[in-house]
Amino acid sequence: MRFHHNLLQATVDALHNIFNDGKYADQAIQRILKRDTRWGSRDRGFIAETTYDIVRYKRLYAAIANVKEPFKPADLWRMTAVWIVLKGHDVPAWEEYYNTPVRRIKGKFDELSAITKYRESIPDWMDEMGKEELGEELWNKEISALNQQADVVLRANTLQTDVKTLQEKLLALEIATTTDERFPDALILKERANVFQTELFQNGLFEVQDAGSQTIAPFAQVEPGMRVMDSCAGAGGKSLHLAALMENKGQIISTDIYNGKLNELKRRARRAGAHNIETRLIDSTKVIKKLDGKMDRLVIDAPCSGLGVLRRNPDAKWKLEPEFLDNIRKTQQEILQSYSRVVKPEGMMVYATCSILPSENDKQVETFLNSESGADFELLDSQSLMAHKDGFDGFYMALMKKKK
Ligand SMILES: C[S@@+](CC[C@H](N)C(=O)[O-])C[C@H]1O[C@@H](n2cnc3c(N)ncnc32)[C@H](O)[C@@H]1O
Repeated sequence: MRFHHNLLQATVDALHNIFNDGKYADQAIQRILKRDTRWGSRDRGFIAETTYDIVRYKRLYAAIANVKEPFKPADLWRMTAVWIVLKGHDVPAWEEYYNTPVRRIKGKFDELSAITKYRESIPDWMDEMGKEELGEELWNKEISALNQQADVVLRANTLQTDVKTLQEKLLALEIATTTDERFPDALILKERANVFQTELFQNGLFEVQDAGSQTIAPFAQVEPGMRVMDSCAGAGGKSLHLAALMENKGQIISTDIYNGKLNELKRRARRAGAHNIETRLIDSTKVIKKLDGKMDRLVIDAPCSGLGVLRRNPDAKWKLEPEFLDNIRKTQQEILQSYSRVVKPEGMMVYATCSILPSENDKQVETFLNSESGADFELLDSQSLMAHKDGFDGFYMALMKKKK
């Protein structure tokens, strides 16, 4: 493979922004990609993928390169040299790579690969917690799968099209996709492509949404005409899917504690042609009280560690902290306790997270069902999706029914 100095320079600069300035990887990469308009899709792909790879394996590469944070530019160049050697390429004869110890890099890799926290590049606390929660074997399998690059998955917006028609329209644009019978509205890209630039996207024919995430709305068993609340709606991934499943009939009340996210939801709903969604900002407990016992369905897509979606946000490994996890578990239980009251008798509620940790998932549901507010509910079903087993992001969902 022939390397281009300016592309590796861009990678080093992006890594500097992410590791040293604490910027989010996707934002840092987007910014760097604007640097040179002459870069084609392959150049841009190289910068993005190389940066993501080194973010994923930061701990391993830093240990092999024998460098420590905060990384100096020379340290980051050494990490890119490690990446080049481990990918099996020849190191270019550039000043930055002068005297790269190729054999030592390979030897160090063999030595450190035997240790999970180095091989999978995770903080000590995360490795310990993962082993404790899932057991060593399952954790090792899952964290390794979560370090792989994620597929790009689309959800056909059935308010505008169907999977087959969309697949043909994408193919006409030379974007080849496959289907997966487990996820009826999903199309999986065979090769990465910037689908956001297509007219099909701009006209609302699809959303980009992982297949795992696409199982949550159908899990709520919604029907056209129902009253549904999407309590942690964010920018509306699940609300839009619910609207499609409800064929735009009935009412979806989408709430969040951030107005900015709800504004983005409204924008996306317009593009998708979803007309039965109304947004409400949760700025006091009154908003929930007013809906007491009125909802046929409640979807709680709870805030969580995001460990199930590490493939998409590899830098979260370094941004997450144990204290954040303790707090988020409290928030999850509070959300279950406070929002469950909106479900009407014989109505149903889905509690979902993009986490693979039992302490955020079934344990939360168990605590809720054993509490006073949970006594009226029974657990009907639950499902855990895992990257190593299902091939997509990690998700958990539980379906509970309110008694008469
Ligand atoms: C997992 S994200 C939701 C993603 C969104 N449902 C989607 O599909 O795009 C969790 C959301 O919960 C929101 N949130 C956190 N605490 C909340 C609360 N007490 N009530 C409502 N929403 C809350 C966060 O702002 C965040 O947008």
